[in-house]
Amino acid sequence: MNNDAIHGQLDYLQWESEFFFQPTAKLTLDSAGPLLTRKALSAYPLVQVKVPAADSSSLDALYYLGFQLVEGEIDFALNVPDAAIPVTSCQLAVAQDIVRVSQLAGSAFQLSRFRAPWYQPRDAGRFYALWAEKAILGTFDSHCLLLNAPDGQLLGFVTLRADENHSARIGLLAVQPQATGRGIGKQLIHAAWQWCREHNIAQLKVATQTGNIAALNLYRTCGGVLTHSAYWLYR
Ligand SMILES: CC(=O)SCCNC(=O)CCNC(=O)[C@H](O)C(C)(C)COP(=O)(O)OP(=O)(O)OC[C@H]1O[C@@H](n2cnc3c(N)ncnc32)[C@H](O)[C@@H]1OP(=O)(O)O
Ligand SMILES: Cc1cn([C@H]2C[C@H](O)[C@@H](COP(=O)(O)OP(=O)(O)O[C@H]3O[C@H](C)[C@H](N)[C@H](O)[C@H]3O)O2)c(=O)[nH]c1=O
Repeated sequence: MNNDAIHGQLDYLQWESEFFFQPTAKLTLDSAGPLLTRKALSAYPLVQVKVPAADSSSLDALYYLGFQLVEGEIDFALNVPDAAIPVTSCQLAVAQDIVRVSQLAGSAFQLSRFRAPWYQPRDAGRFYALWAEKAILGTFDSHCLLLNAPDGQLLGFVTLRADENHSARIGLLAVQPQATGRGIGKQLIHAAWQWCREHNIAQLKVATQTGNIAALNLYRTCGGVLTHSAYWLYR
């Protein structure tokens, strides 16, 4: 094997480049695409690539080109049950909820590919806070469901968007640190299922980091089946 024979497309990521103040490109592996050169890579301070975990020859070649492992990602598919879904008191988040939902989103996701040293220490929090805000406004993810305690305190939230083929994807899901281990995560999944049912959606997809044991167990406990595993590498 030629050690640096990687083929694929390099695309400038405009939104990320502007949000993180760092010109960034994404490499999409494609054996029929152009040969990737070090010169082409050098045009961008940061290049991201997501590689199927089983594609060890690409992983080797990318390491040879100077890429480094940043994060692993596991994708699940959860069928929306045909049987009755446990009732929750989750509700649709509205504009007045933005501050507290964004606060939780800005601190909950400790594992992220938007981490130092590739990004500034506060970037991941800034990113997930905006993601949650946009979900409430319906501008990135279309809906945000939240669960409040009887005293009105926020316990957790989940964001959702419809995908193709009668499926939907969870964007973000988080529980207040002091409320974890009490079934709130499961209730948020039940609320997401109910949302799917109301939108005629049969399957819910969700991704998390390979190191996120609590989330991996939550999705497995809710019947999730592993569908993809991949690594994020950056250069
Ligand atoms: C799409 C995404 O956003 S992926 C990222 C997920 N979110 C985050 O990582 C944010 C920070 N973490 C959290 O908010 C929470 O820890 C969550 C959402 C992962 C779990 O929420 P919780 O309310 O604690 O989950 P819940 O109490 O409903 O537990 C459900 C199952 O999750 C698993 N689980 C929950 N916490 C843990 C843990 N600390 N270690 C191992 N497994 C765990 C268990 O299998 C549990 O089932 P069981 O009680 O029958 O054993
Ligand atoms: C808010 C926002 C985002 N985008 C773009 C920026 C990125 O290219 C994508 C999001 O990328 P993704 O790979 O999904 O990001 P993460 O790795 O952080 O997400 C995973 O982990 C999360 C914790 C969560 N579980 C998520 O579901 C996973 O995918 O979107 C944009 O273009 N415009 C925006 O407003």
